[in-house]
Amino acid sequence: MNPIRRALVTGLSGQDGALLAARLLGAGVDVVGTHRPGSDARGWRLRELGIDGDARLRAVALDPRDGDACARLVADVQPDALFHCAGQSRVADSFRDPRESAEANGTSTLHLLEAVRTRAPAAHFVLAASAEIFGAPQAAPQDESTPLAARSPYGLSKLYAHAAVGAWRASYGLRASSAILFNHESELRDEAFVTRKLSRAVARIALGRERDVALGNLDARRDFGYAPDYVAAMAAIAARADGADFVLATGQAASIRDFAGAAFAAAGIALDWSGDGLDEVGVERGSGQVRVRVDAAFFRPVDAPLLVGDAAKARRELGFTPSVDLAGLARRMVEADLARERVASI
Ligand SMILES: C[C@H]1O[C@H](OP(=O)(O)OP(=O)(O)OC[C@H]2O[C@@H](n3cnc4c(=O)[nH]c(N)nc43)[C@H](O)[C@@H]2O)[C@@H](O)[C@@H](O)C1=O
Repeated sequence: MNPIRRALVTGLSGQDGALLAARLLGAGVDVVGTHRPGSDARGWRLRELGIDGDARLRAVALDPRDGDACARLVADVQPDALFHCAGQSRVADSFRDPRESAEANGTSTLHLLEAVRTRAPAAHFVLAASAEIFGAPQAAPQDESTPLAARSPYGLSKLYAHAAVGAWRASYGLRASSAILFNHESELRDEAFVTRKLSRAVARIALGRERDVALGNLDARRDFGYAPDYVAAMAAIAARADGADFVLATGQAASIRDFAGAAFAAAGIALDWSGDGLDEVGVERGSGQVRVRVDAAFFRPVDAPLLVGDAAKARRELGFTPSVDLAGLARRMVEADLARERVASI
C-alpha cells in the first residue's frame, strides 16, 4: 500500500468528485479539486457534505480539454494520486453532442495521463470509467475481460479513455487504473439521471406538489449501487502499488420499473403497472391515480437492455462490498429529497 498525502480530484463539484473529496479529507489527505472555469467552485454537494469550508481542500479552475493547463496544474500540485472524475456524464446528452463527450471524456483523459507521465510520474492515475464501454453486451454479468463494444457516444468516449489508461500503463509503466463503474447513485446524484429524477418526483408527489412523473424505457435493467462504496473502492485502487482495471458493481440487476416501484414504496405509495410500451402507466394502488407515465421523449436511440457487473476481482483485491440494496438506495434518496423539499417550503 502506498500512502496518499495529496490528491488531485477532477470534477470536484460532481457526485463522485465531492464524495471522493469528503472521503479523502476524512482520511487526512490534502485535496485539490478542479471545477470548470466559470462554474461554482464548490457547489451544493460540498455544502451538504460539510466540507466546503475545509482548510485542506483547495478548489481550482481547470478545463481538462486544455493540455497545457493540465500539465501546469499537475506540476504545481505534485499529487500522489489523481482521480479523474470530471467529464460529460449524461449518456442521453451524448447523442445530442457527441463531440463534447469525445473531448470532455476522451481528450481530457489523454491530457491528464500525459500530465502525470511528464510532471508527476510516481502518481497513481485513477479513471472513473463506465459500464457503457460494454455497449449492449452478449453476456451477463460483465467483468474486466468482457469485450468492449460501446454504442453510445458517451460509451465510446469512455472506451477511449479506458483504453488510453491501459495503453499508458503498458507503454510507460505508469501507475494507471480504470475503475469500470456501473450505475452508482446517492443522495447527491444529478437530477438528469433516472434515480434522482424519480426520488425528487416521488418526494414532490408525496407532498402534493406534483401529480406524476414521465419516464422513458422502463424495461432497461441496470446494476444500481451506492456511490460512496464506489469512491471508497477508487481510493483503495489508488493506494495499490500497480495500476489495474476493476469492475465496480453490485451484481444485482433491476429494471427502471423496479427502481420506480422502490422509490414510490419509500414514500408509502404502492404502484401497480398496466399497459405496455408507450401506453404503460404506474397507478397508485387504492387511489387509482396515475403516478408514472411513459414519454417517447425520454427514450434513446440505443439503450443497452441489461448492464450488470461481476465485481469479484474488486471484492478479492480491494475488499469491495456493496453496502446498500435497491430498497435501501431508493429510501435514502427519497428521504433526502423529502427533507430538501420540506426545507424549500419553509
Ligand atoms: C454507467 C453509467 O451510468 C449512468 O448512465 P445511465 O445508465 O445512462 O443513467 P440514467 O440514469 O440516465 O439512465 C439509466 C436507465 O434509465 C433509463 N431511463 C428511463 N427513463 C429515463 C428518464 O426519464 N431519464 C433518464 N435519465 N433515464 C431514463 C435510461 O434509458 C437508461 O436505460 C451515468 O452515471 C453514466 O455516467 C455512466 O457511466
